[in-house]
Amino acid sequence: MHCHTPREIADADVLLVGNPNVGKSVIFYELTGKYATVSNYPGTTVDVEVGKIRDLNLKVVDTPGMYSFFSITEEEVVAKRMILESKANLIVNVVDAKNLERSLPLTLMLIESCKNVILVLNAMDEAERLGLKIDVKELEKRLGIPVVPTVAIKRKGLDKLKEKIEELSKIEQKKRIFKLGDQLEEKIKEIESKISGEYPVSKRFLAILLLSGDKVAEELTGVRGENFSYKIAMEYKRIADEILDGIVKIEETKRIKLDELTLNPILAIPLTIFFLYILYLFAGVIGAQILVDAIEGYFEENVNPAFNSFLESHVENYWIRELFGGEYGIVTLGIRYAIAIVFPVVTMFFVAFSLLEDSGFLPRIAYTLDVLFKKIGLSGRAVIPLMLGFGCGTMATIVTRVLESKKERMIATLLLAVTIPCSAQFGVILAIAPSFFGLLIWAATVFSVFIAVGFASKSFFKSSPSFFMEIPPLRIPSLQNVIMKTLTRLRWYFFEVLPIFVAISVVIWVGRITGIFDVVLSLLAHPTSLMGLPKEASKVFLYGFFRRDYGAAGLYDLVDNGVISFRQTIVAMVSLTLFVPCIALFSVMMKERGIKFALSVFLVAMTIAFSVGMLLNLLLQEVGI
Ligand SMILES: Nc1nc2c(ncn2[C@@H]2O[C@H](COP(=O)(O)OP(=O)(O)OP(=O)(O)O)[C@@H](O)[C@H]2O)c(=O)[nH]1
Ligand SMILES: [Mg+2]
Repeated sequence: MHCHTPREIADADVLLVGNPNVGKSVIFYELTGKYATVSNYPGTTVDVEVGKIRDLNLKVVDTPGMYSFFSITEEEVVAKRMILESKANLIVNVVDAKNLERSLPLTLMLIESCKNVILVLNAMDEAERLGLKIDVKELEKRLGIPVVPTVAIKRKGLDKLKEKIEELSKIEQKKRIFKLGDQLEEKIKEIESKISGEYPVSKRFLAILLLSGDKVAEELTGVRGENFSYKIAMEYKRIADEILDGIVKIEETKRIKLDELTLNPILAIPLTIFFLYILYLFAGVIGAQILVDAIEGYFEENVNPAFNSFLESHVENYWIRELFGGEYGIVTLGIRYAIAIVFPVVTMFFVAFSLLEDSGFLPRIAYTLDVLFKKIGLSGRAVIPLMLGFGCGTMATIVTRVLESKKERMIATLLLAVTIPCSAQFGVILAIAPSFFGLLIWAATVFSVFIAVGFASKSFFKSSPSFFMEIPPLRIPSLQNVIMKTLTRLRWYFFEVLPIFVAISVVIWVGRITGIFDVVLSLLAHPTSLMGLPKEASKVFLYGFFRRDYGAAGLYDLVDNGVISFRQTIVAMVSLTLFVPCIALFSVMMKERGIKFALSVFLVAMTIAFSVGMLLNLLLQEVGI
């Protein structure tokens, strides 16, 4: 993360650069055929992705979105480093045609960098729908660079873009600078004279960055910076406004009513319940009741008995038989959990989740919840990593890089690890929920814990965030993207999950041979019984140590066999959700936040899981559930 740009990427020819959520990754995919995750919210790409442009022998890099060179968040720094360190001589600056005014200052700075620049006006379909008319010819003339209007998702304008890329990869564009006002210009000259050596960008550009106090430029040139970033930003804004004068005409504003409606705070709660219901339909009903029943049934009735009797007749040693078969074997437990329970549920969950992600509804809900978010020490921006946690907490923890302060990153990481169930776990929970009502009890409890942990950590970390998040437009999800994203996630999931599930079976096997398994189980039996759960449930928590979904799958087994009641199911769902983060999440936490933090989270999670489980059990008993 903090190291220099890797070689393969430093060798690139073309950089895709622009504000978040403008369609860079869609364009990257259309140019290269290599899928980079596309979602309808800012901050989807947090690291760089490289690919070859089809038919042209050029390497192109998809970068995380950046608003400006005066960067605040880590992923913006990643993009900036790319521009300053890569030898790539061509920048494809993608902007949202609806927001030209806001993004043009960045375009000007890119032109100033002395690399060749192409300006792509993407999402022209939406701009037209809003009645915006952009004078492309005149804009080209004023900027002195090619301007290509596109509708990336419909492949419109991309051939033209490819033509321009080919053209500009061969010739040097005429360079131009934008004068910044006398006082700044003098300073620029002064600093420029201190810079020695060769760089992939112009010295004038480096001097401007140094003047704005840029750390990356300081590191690169060894020259100390100053702090004029505000002045510089205002100058570029002034120049951008001059250039845009008369370029964008608004025909008549046709607003989409729904857009505004969804920003109404009163609607946030029913909308959230509605989305929960959609997830439940997909993962709980289609995934669990239909697919799991079929596949699991097949395993229970055919695969497992056949496999076990095969072992009986071919393998003499009891423990070897137990390694592969029996109640806990690699095939009968590990692979069955992965393929028959987790896989179908997760697939349906990913489909539903992608639909929600691409619609643009989720960040709107977050926006309406901003007041609440502030109370727990986070800005509205945090909703993205938190939301991604419903996919995978490990990925989401990495995405907390989009948050501005370290404090916010810690709070978000803690909330992710403790209160947000990951897709597999959530999927199985949706699957075993005894009813939608039961699911609502679960959701309300987990949400209350979320708020409580949030409040506590706000005062603990003393975080006071400033709100800054863009609301993406509402969009109809594209079927192709939903399929691509689901497949990409599934592939990643499958490769990750299957080996781990096999490994866990082996660990359990070793635990049983050595007797450690029984010791840990008897340790867990105590808190388990305090929560009113049968002793079989302690196994679920033991599995949960390794992977949350493994634990969840174990819970599914209990419910399926009718071992636990309605109340017990809900208590187990809640405490398993809050239970310690899985091994993968733990190691990422350690990497991103340090071992002390990771260990504390582990302890906090376990304490919360058991105490909330006990309380909930008492409460439900009290109201007669
Ligand atoms: N209507 C419309 N939507 C588009 C167009 N191009 C991209 N989108 C949508 O815009 C959203 C963002 O696309 P991405 O490619 O993920 O954006 P990005 O610039 O890579 O975003 P970050 O990685 O967050 O910086 C997705 O929902 C796309 O489907 C377009 O031309 N028209
Ligand atoms: Mg992207």
